[in-house]
Formats: sequence, C-alpha cells, structure tokens
Amino acid sequence: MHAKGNPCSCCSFDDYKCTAEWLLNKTRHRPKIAVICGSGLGLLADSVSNKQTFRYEDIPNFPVSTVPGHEGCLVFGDLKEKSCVFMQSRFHLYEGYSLCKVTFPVRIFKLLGVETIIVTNASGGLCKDIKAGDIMIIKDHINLPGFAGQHPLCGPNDERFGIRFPCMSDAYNKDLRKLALDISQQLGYSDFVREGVYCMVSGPNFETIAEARMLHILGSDSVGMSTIPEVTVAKHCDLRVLGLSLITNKVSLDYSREEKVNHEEVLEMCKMRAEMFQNLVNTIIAKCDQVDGINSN
Ligand SMILES: O=P(O)(O)O[C@@H]1C[C@H](O)[C@@H](CO)O1
Ligand SMILES: Nc1nc2[nH]cnc2c(=O)[nH]1
Repeated sequence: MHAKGNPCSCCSFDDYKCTAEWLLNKTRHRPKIAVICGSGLGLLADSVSNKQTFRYEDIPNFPVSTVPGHEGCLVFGDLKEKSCVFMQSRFHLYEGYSLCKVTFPVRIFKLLGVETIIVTNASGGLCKDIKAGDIMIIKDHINLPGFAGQHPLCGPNDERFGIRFPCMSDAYNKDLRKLALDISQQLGYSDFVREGVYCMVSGPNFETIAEARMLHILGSDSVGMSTIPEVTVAKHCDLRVLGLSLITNKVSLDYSREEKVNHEEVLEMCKMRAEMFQNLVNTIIAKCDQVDGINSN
C-alpha cells in the first residue's frame, strides 16, 4: 500500500528528481520528443545522430529490462533536427514490476522537458479487417488491468505531476493522429495503416479463444501487454501522446484454426516491418512541429 504523504512507496518525487537531475548532468541533450520502443522495435533509435546511450542498469532508480527483444538502453540524440530520447525497451507488469516502476520513465521525460511522447508496441489483431504486418494508430484504449485496480495513478495523487481525476477521453492527441494518417498516405502506406482501439491485458500468456472473442465484442481492435499505463501517466502530466501498434499476428477467434502465437513470431514480424515502421516514426518526428503547440527543437 502507498505510505501516507508519499504518493508511492516505490517511487517518491525525490526519486524522480534525482534520476532526472542525474541525466541532465550527464547529457547536453534537452529532448522535446520521447519514443518508447515496443518489443522488437528498438531499432527505431538507430537513425539518431549525436547519439548518447545510457544502459538502464547505470541510471539511478531505473528498472532493468528482462524481456527478449528489449535492449535496455536510453538513447539521446537528434533525429531530423529534433532532440529526442528513445527508450529501447519498456517495462511490463508481467515482469513483476509495479505500475509505478513501469511508468517511471514517463515522469522522468516530463522532468527532462519532453512535451510529446510516441508510444509503440507489438499487438495481436482482433478485428477481421486488420492483418499481421499492419500498423494501427491508436485512437483509444481499454484499460483492462485498470478496471481490476491495477492502475498507475492509484494511491495519493502527486499534484506536482497532475490532477486527481484526469480525463482520458482524449488521451491520444487528435492532431498527431491526423498527422500520422496523412504521412501514411504520403508514404504510400494507406493500405496497411489504420486507426483502432488497443486493449491491454496483463499477460504474460497470450489469449484463449474465449478471451479473444470477449475482447473483440468489447470493442478492441488489437490486444497487447503494455502501453496503457505509460499513456495514462503521460496524459496525467500533460504530455501529448501518439500511440502506434505493429500488428504482429492475428489473434485466433476460431476453435477450428490451428496456428498458435509465440513471442518469436512477434519479433520476426517486427523485423520484417522494421524499415517501414521506422520510416513512419521518423517522418512523424520530422513533421510534428506542424502540429499546433509542438516545440520544434
Ligand atoms: O512491449 P510490447 O507491448 O511491444 O510487447 C509485446 C507484448 C509482450 O510483451 C510481447 C509478446 O510477444 O510483445
Ligand atoms: N496479449 C497479446 N499481446 C501480444 N503482443 C503481440 N501479439 C500479441 C497477442 O496476440 N496478444
């Protein structure tokens, strides 16, 4: 339980401050854009120049990554003349981390001066017209762990970050979503980029067929094991959020289908779509100052 007067017993405001100050003292980069790289998507950081990399284990208070396909590095650098920071791997609830630890980096980004966050993930497609290899721009989400009380903002609220009852009906910035759609069209990606609703389950197992059917009936277009805690904390502290999901597999909704999903298949699809995904993210970063209120350095 959270201790009284201390918003969270595992991460205090002093912890966040100490980590942010440590990073600000070690790097000259002052990023305005942060990117969280999902499973197998760490290469999104490959195209930055003036790169400075910190291993998670060397950063005070940072958790470490335990999932294959997650490199465990924080990469600062310039991309298309924008100062950026990339998380080459994220933390998941199923690794045993509290949601406070899972979302720790988001508040660090806020304290570093980040204004926009691009959150990426790998997920399984639930609706008929979504194929493996497609990219889904996240329009909205269903926070299933949140319904069950696994929520990163539970416990006393820290007003230094945001309000007690944040609105989530506009969690995914409309202008950034439009920009991502327009860029997809310009790049000739329209056939495999669409908007949709992402649902988070805690994992680590993939869905049963009955569970997949239920999630689909509830309005989910894809399902994964991350992203929503980070987006919730980002929205709470007033960061602009764009969510991009690579559909790495079709989730089986049919008892007669034989295929069985596994993590290797997820990573393989990330490799196959890496260039396209990277191209989309890079172009969004290059053009995101076209969106109102977004700082261009
Ligand atoms: O970090 P993300 O959400 O991209 O990772 C997905 C969900 C699981 O961690 C893993 C399953 O293969 O990939
Ligand atoms: N829960 C879940 N997470 C995924 N991550 C990538 N594919 C899937 C999937 O099918 N289900």
